[in-house]
Amino acid sequence: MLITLEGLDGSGKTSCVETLREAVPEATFTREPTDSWYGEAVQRSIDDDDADPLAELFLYVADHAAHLSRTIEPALAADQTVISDRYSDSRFAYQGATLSDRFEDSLAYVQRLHEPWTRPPDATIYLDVDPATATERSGATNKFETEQYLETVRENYERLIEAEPERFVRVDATQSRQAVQQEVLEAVETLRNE
Ligand SMILES: Nc1ncnc2c1ncn2[C@@H]1O[C@H](COP(=O)(O)OP(=O)(O)OP(=O)(O)O)[C@@H](O)[C@H]1O
Ligand SMILES: Cc1cn([C@H]2C[C@H](O)[C@@H](COP(=O)(O)O)O2)c(=O)[nH]c1=O
Repeated sequence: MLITLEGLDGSGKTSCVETLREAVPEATFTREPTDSWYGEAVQRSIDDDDADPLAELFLYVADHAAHLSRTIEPALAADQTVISDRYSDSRFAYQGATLSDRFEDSLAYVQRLHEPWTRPPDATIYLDVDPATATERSGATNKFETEQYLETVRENYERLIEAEPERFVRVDATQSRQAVQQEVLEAVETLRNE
């Protein structure tokens, strides 16, 4: 089973992964961008305020392709539970926002780019937080972490949830750390027992 964690920067995904690692040590934990050289290329682009948004999308997509073949597919073939901190929905939401002036429906464009070869998540836990809280928590350290941009990213996440409500588990990430982590843990346990 492939479970992904999604949400705005600072929504608390990394903190939840730490709790999940302790509670479900047998799972395979992974993330996007990955720590491969493809992921390093992505990180260079994130750190470049002048990066071309379309070129940046393809770097993320290259990283996702390698992530699938090297980590996700082998772990799923071995019947492991895979938990990924960010995955394809991050691309749909974030690059759907950065490319909004390049395509009529940029979110749909990014989805179509993945469709023929990706492995969609079985379930996605969405840590729902408002952009103001997200930027405050994340410390606005990269170009994506501005309130205005995250507003569009959030709208894109909402569109994804509306299209596939059965895949998403929404968690109110403005709650205390402990409450958020408990809810995420319970959601993962429920999903694994289904
Ligand atoms: N529920 C919470 N209440 C208050 N602060 C929180 C909460 N969850 C996380 N934080 C704090 O917000 C900051 C960002 O959290 P974290 O790194 O877990 O988020 P993230 O979603 O992984 O962020 P990013 O996408 O930017 O990596 C950290 O300082 C963390 O301690
Ligand atoms: C996978 C992915 C990520 N991003 C953005 C979102 C964040 O601002 C950064 C790095 O992620 P982190 O979890 O905060 O370390 O990259 C993106 O725009 N598109 C993606 O596909």
